[in-house]
Amino acid sequence: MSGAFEIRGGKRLSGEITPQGAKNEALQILCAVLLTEDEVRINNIPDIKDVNKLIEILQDFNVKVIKNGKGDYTFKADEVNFDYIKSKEFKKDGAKLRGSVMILGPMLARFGEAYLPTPGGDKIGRRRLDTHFQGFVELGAEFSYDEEEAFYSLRAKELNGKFILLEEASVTGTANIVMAAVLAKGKTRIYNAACEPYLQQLCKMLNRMGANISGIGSNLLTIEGVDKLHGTEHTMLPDMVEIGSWIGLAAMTKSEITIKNVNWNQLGVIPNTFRKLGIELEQRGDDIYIPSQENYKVQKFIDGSILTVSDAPWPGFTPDLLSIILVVATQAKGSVLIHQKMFESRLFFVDKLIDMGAQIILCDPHRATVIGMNQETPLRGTTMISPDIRAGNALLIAALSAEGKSVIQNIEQIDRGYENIDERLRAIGADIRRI
Ligand SMILES: CC(=O)N[C@H]1[C@@H](OP(=O)(O)OP(=O)(O)OC[C@H]2O[C@@H](n3ccc(=O)[nH]c3=O)[C@H](O)[C@@H]2O)O[C@H](CO)[C@@H](O)[C@@H]1O
Ligand SMILES: C=C(OP(=O)(O)O)C(=O)O
Repeated sequence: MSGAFEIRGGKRLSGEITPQGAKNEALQILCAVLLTEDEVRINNIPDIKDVNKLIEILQDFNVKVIKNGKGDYTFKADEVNFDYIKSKEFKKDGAKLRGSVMILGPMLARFGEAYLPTPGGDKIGRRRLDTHFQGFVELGAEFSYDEEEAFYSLRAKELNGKFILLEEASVTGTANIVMAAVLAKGKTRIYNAACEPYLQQLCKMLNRMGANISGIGSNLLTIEGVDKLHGTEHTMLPDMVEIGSWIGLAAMTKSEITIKNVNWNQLGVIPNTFRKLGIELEQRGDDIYIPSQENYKVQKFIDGSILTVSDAPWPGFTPDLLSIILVVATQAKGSVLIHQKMFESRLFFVDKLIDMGAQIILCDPHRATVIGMNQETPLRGTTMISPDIRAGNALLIAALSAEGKSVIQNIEQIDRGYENIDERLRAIGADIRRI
């Protein structure tokens, strides 16, 4: 696959678009197949780089993988090659994506040992793993870190349930600790647990495999350990970050778009956050219909002060959609303060939007004020480099709305999380090609 997109912007798009299966759910669910020697069949797996890399890693662990059809796979981890976890290859491959971190919990629970190179993922600021290891240590594991090799090790003769108060509601951290605790002895309670839909999906799947987890959807999970888990089937939710991105795309390009099968009940505050920017959207059955809008006007707070959109752990607004909100705000009527609280390097891509003519003041690494142009002056096409997965998609949306030609380089970052994005955008009328 080549490394850039060429886009001719300024066209209205129209039609239907179906979101892919959720990337971040897939990364959790795929790691969970390591918890049983039985078959686990998973549907709606997105065909994206990060997920395919994790499937390859599972194969390297000698997990049997059968592709039944598009997005439909069966996994069987009955003869796991545990030695691979200490190999040079795993040190290299495990470091390529963030999701590999969730191999730790299942391995520790099933084999009493686990190792991990510092995982990859977006370079969006510091991404510490302390919460993960705090949880494992509280369950009885010994932890060490080889600074020179940036390699984490865990060992446990047995894991014992406990009350664990997490210092932060880490998404992958909670998933990891849950996957260790399901096979621990006795009762574990995890307080300040992350509770986003993908984690709920993981817990529900584990329960279908024979685990005993209650409190799903809340920030207090109670897990009664069991001796063994068995096989199951699971279907991934649609990707909420993609859904939010298509809402933003429709608004920026004044397009009439229907987003199909969005699982509305799991979208939390996402639809209303876009509505606060003045974007009209309608729930139609389980679809979202966005009419073509000539402009959209940002709401103010009740006291008349400027709207702030900030991220927070679920059920707050996901940090993964703030780049999209920011780009959409550039063409709104009114001003918005974007406050990215979790990550410190996720807003730097605004310099590219400023090059395109957007009115943005980067106040500090966490905050940017956007003064919307009310669709009166379009952005100008330019050449840019995608710095991270979500900023990459935000720039793509900017380019689709902009006048003239844009080139986005380093699109591996976009392919990491969005399936066949160019083809799907062409299907609704976008002028985009891979070069
Ligand atoms: C593979 C995967 O699923 N990646 C997602 C996962 O990453 P990941 O699980 O790595 O992110 P965490 O939830 O651990 O935390 C993200 C960042 O927010 C900070 N933090 C977290 C919780 C909190 O209450 N306060 C706080 O400041 C952390 O220190 C960290 O810097 O969740 C992130 C937060 O939704 C998303 O951006 C990532 O797309
Ligand atoms: C930050 C993200 O991904 P990762 O955690 O895989 O780097 C993301 O999905 O927005």
